[in-house]
Amino acid sequence: MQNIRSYDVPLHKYVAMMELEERNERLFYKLLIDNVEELLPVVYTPTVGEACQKYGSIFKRPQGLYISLKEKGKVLEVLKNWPERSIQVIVVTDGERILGLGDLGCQGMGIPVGKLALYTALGGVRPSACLPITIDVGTNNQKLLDDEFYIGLKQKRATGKEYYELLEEFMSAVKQNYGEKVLVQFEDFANHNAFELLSKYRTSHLVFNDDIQGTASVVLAGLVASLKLLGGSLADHTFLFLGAGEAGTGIAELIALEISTKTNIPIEETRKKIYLVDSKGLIVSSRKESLQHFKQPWAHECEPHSTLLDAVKAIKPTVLIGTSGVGQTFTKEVIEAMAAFNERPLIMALSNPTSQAECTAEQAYTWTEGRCIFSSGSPFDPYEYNGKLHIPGQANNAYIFPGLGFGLVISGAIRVHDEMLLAASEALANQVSQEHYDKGMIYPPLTNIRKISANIAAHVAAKAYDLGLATRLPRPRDLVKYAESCMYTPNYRSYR
Ligand SMILES: O=C([O-])CC(=O)C(=O)O
Ligand SMILES: [Mg+2]
Repeated sequence: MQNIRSYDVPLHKYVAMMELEERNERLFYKLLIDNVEELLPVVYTPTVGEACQKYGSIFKRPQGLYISLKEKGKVLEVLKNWPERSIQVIVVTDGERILGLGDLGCQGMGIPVGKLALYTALGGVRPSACLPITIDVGTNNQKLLDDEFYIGLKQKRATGKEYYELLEEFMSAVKQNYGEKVLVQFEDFANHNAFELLSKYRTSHLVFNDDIQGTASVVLAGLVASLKLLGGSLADHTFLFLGAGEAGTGIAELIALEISTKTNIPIEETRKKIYLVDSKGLIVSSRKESLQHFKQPWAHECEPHSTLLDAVKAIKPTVLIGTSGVGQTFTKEVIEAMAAFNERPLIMALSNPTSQAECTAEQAYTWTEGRCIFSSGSPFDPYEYNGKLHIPGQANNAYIFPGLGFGLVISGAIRVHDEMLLAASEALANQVSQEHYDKGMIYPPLTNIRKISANIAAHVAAKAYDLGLATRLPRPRDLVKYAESCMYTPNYRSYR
């Protein structure tokens, strides 16, 4: 830690951590687990974003498997080249939408590597059972195409049939090589492919999209927890989103599902108090014809508004959620409007990394005179306003996906079901104690994350057994204890 701390520049800390992972994997995990709050922003959001942007110049050796268009017809052979045989979790990207940074092509590899490091450190999956994969179909990022150090195929992205054939070959090869119980986590695909791949493979493979489903589960947990501070139930709230992509529509749908499950009101009805604004303004029924299919459920019968501010004033939401990928879009006027008709507005500025956050913690607290409950996707420091210290929540994906994935692994689940996402949310929300609420927190501290993950894993595994989707039989009696006992711990072995 002394070495890591001696670097001032976050990217240097990142490089030092990656070198440590290579040199002494156990020590890397020991360090990460023991200093999780300090090191998460180094190996993961936001620093991992910068690492991906500069991946070509910090590249030393491949940390994961690259599958390129050139390997079409040979994907199974390529998979067999990976030295580890028993893989439990794959995180795969095609690099087209890395965090809120756009198309980084092959340099997106930093994301699967980072996410899998958390699968191990926070979730307890053995490092050797984790496989980071980047599918290289080219990039539309001209800067990278012109960069002599770009590590990927120097061509525009393949799309349509060519793209889907490669993905189909990949998904079949994965099942053939590792069986039905390997978890494939899709990460940072662009909208159109993300929704398509998830709906195509969710009935035949164990797949999970962290940007759609993981983010949704984390945000839902924060919303459920915030009810302790705000009173009432989720059904009493009105939600407005800026951003109607994977995260926005994913969260919106999970909120609607949770309300529907709790109240028995059909989901078509529960969607009606959830509004989304995209780059063209409020999503309304008059736009239905031109909307992409994943936005259509949100086209309500109401007046169109072209700006977020107008939509806020007209809808008077109690909860404002930013998933636009565009920084500084929650302006002073927008936040002040939220504060004008809510005693305690709930503001979530979720876009990553920090530069893309819709507003900062300081702005949210200042513009609401310290009355808001704030959380963000990337970490912000506590902020003192009028003598009171406010601790921003981090709606960090890392709260859910490692535990959820571990729950799937230990139960031998063969499919991911929405009820597992709801179970994971509930398990996370239940980890927020009175002591945390007193400080305005709606997420538990990350220091206890391994306990939290074991709890989430147990609840997800329980759902898998209840739904008949678990194959590891018999069902362990105490799933929390069982989850804890299965977790990888980075201790040195004693040799005689
Ligand atoms: O990395 C995170 O924490 C959230 C995420 O998946 C993204 O922004 O794409
Ligand atoms: Mg992501």
